[in-house]
Amino acid sequence: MDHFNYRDGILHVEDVPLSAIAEQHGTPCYVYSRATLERHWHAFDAALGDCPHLVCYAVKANSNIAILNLLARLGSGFDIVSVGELERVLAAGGDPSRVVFSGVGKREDELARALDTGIRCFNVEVAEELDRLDRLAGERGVKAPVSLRVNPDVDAGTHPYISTGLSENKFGIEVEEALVQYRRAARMPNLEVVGIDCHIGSQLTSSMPFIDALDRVLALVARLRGEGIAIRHLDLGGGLGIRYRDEDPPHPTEYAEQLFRRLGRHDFEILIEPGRAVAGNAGILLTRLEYLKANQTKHFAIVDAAMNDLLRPALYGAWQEIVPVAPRNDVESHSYDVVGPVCETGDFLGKSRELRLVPGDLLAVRSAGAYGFSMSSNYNSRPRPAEILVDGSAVYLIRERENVARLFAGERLLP
Ligand SMILES: Cc1ncc(COP(=O)(O)O)c(C=O)c1O
Ligand SMILES: N[C@@H](CCCC[NH3+])C(=O)O
Repeated sequence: MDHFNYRDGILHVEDVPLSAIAEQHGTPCYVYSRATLERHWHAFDAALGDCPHLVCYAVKANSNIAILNLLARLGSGFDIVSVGELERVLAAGGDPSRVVFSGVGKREDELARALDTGIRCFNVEVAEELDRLDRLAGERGVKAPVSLRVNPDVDAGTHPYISTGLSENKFGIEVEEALVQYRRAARMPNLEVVGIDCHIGSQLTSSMPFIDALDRVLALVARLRGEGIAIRHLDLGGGLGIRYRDEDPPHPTEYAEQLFRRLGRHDFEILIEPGRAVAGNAGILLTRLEYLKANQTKHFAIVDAAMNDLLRPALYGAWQEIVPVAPRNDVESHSYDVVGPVCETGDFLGKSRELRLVPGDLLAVRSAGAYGFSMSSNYNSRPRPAEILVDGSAVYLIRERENVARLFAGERLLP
């Protein structure tokens, strides 16, 4: 069931018309559906069924603490990539023993804080990270749980900026080198090898690359186990895509079935790290049309949201659907470039969109729940927008729109 529907000619999120949200909270703002978020998380949890597993939501996709808290209440684990994300998870009531820590550049203070909170696993991506962790764990008299993130060199078939599993990408450790590093890790006194990890990219729309990567990881696991190195959990990363336009990615159930078919009888605990597939289609960016403008070649719809609020179109040329909150028939339709107020030619939310518009109209940019607010910035000294969560007919302000004066709060004049 879709929780983003037209009723009486107005786009609703669950039981709330977006026009009411704009009236109460202003625009631009992000609006999320609790029911959709929870349904998406449950889809992954259910897909892994009876097999021991942990769904570690990738915090980077949407890190609002109200959202992390809802997922924590469902029993979610979390995939983090910085101490900032760790603090968010803790502030949201997440359980550190369900946290895995990914990333190629973990600083010493970040590793230390994660060790002190007792996270579930460090997904190590650089050989020297093992030495740092071993030393820090030794200083604390604890053992650091580690898995190595393997770079299986498979083509995820996604946008080059979000592919992570090719040897030309900075992520993970190549298979042969991983074997060497696992041997080293197994000998370090303050490390405990607990698993293996792999994440090949984001917005994957077919299962094949996941299966190819799994094959390579399993071949490595067999060699490691042959040497007596225990691999108890398999972390398959995130990356399952969503429908933005006409993509047809596998449902979590189908994805899991294919993985299990390949795994056969096994004794692993399975970890997965979905981000986009949980949050992406659970949110929209709500924006108001300020001006219409036309020249010899183009019609522009200038809205109050911009690339600082939603970067994906500018950064990846990503296509996200833009729909009117209250569709109208009383004006001519034009093919509009929907653009924001930021001083960059790349500041667009959509190009060549056939729309009927009058200034003041509200538009919703769909599929904006993941990598929307979390990638937003203050470029052009624009305050970041409010975030709102709808639960049935209840509307919660889960992050206030930023106050302009606070944008330069930490800055200092010279004496
Ligand atoms: C290590 C890791 N895990 C999980 C994710 C989440 O990916 P996605 O949002 O595509 O599910 C990412 C981002 O690509 C990642 O880098
Ligand atoms: N930010 C990207 C995905 C990157 C995934 C993180 N490794 C996007 O919006 O598509």
